[in-house]
Amino acid sequence: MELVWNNVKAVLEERLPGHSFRMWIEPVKFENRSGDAFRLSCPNAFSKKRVQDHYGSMIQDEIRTLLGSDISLCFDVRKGTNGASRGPVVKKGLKKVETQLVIPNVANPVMHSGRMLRPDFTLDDFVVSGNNDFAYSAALSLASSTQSHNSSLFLLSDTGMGKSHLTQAIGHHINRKKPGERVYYITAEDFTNEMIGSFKNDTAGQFKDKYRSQCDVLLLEDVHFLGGKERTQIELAMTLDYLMESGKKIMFSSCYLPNDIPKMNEQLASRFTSGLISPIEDPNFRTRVRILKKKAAQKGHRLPMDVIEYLAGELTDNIRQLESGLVSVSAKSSLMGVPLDLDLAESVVKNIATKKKRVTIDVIKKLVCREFNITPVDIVSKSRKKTIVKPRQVAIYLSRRYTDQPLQAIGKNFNRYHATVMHAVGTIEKDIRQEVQMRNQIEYLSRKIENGDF
Ligand SMILES: Nc1ncnc2c1ncn2[C@@H]1O[C@H](COP(=O)(O)OP(=O)(O)OP(=O)(O)O)[C@@H](O)[C@H]1O
Repeated sequence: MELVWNNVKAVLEERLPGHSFRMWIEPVKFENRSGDAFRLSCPNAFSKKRVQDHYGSMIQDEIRTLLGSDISLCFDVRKGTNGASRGPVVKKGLKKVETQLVIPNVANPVMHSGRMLRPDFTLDDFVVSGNNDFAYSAALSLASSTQSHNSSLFLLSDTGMGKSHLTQAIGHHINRKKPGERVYYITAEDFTNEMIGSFKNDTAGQFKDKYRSQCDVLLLEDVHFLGGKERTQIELAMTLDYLMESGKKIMFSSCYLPNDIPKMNEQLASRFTSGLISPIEDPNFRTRVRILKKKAAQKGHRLPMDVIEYLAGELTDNIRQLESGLVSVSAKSSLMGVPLDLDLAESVVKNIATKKKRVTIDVIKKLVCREFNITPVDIVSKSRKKTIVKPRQVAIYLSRRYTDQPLQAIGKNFNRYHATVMHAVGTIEKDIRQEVQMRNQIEYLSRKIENGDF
């Protein structure tokens, strides 16, 4: 049954925005199945509620599809995890300023300041090819550099292309080669939460000191998150000045070039670009084949070459999608006791490709307009009429749930600030919990999106 859960996770990873998956679904573990009860556990009560309310029906549907029978889904709070998971830390981070963040489902993680480095995100496990060899060399050269200036690197790529893998691999590499160096691995969201928390708790001095004087290598991910966060931008710019002036090493990652991040102040953007900027491009077919072979070998999956080549030919969106295909074919083959062949791979690919490819904010807008009988002009207008506001909030909520777009991009699409997007998402989440009608409407629309029926 654990395989079922792994397979469901692979599907959700494909379907949910990366940050939502990592924050909420990744820490969930399979516990047991007894009768029709399928039991999962979350690291604490907060994440249990969130996963149950927000993703429960999606998880249930996937398990039902895989098993071909109805189940009743139960969530528990895992014993002994003590709430130290990523999910709730983001919300409760205001109080937990100096705590270590833990990725709960990773075996033998290495302790660091900030987040844990995933043990499988190493240089050995990173396939170097034409699409990323410049980024790889630049990262390695930064890691080994003894230069006292210009020691920063900005990794740029679409989602799922290996930024986190390469960044964390550099963290491992430095830890192994230079154990004395203090490596901080965090996301821009962590930095923001920690800063806000420190101001609230009167520990701003400690916070500043920690990043300015106690860090030798700063690995800062997802810097596009900082768009619109003026106070954090100013603080980070000052921190970077301290680090750069004292020749510390800094790696940034983002899906956007600094100057393309909405509401990013010029001072910070110029610090991001003061060193090397290195894109990671789409991998070509041969590289996708190499990655699949490597991942299959690591996970102990035996895939025939024609299946590998078929997956590599079809799953071209990003490497995360490729991995999802690999996990799905292996899980389906062993669960259903069928050979791991091209027929099986075709059924898996059909599922992944239709679910992912065509869902864009535009598609969601059109679907919502049609279902609520409003016009595409209404949905982006300034109108405060309830008959317009609700569908707009629904469309924003669905865009957040089904696309990888950041808040700013969603806001732009609806002529709104990202704070309005957050408000809309929160409102609909609350409505789903409290109103049967809204729950049904969202389920209906979600099903349409998931089935490509729009
Ligand atoms: N060159 C590579 N070799 C092996 N695995 C890779 C490579 N590039 C990416 N992957 C794998 O693809 C998956 C997604 O990579 P990663 O999380 O690093 O993407 P990302 O660019 O940081 O995405 P996001 O912007 O959504 O955070 C990971 O499991 C990673 O191991």
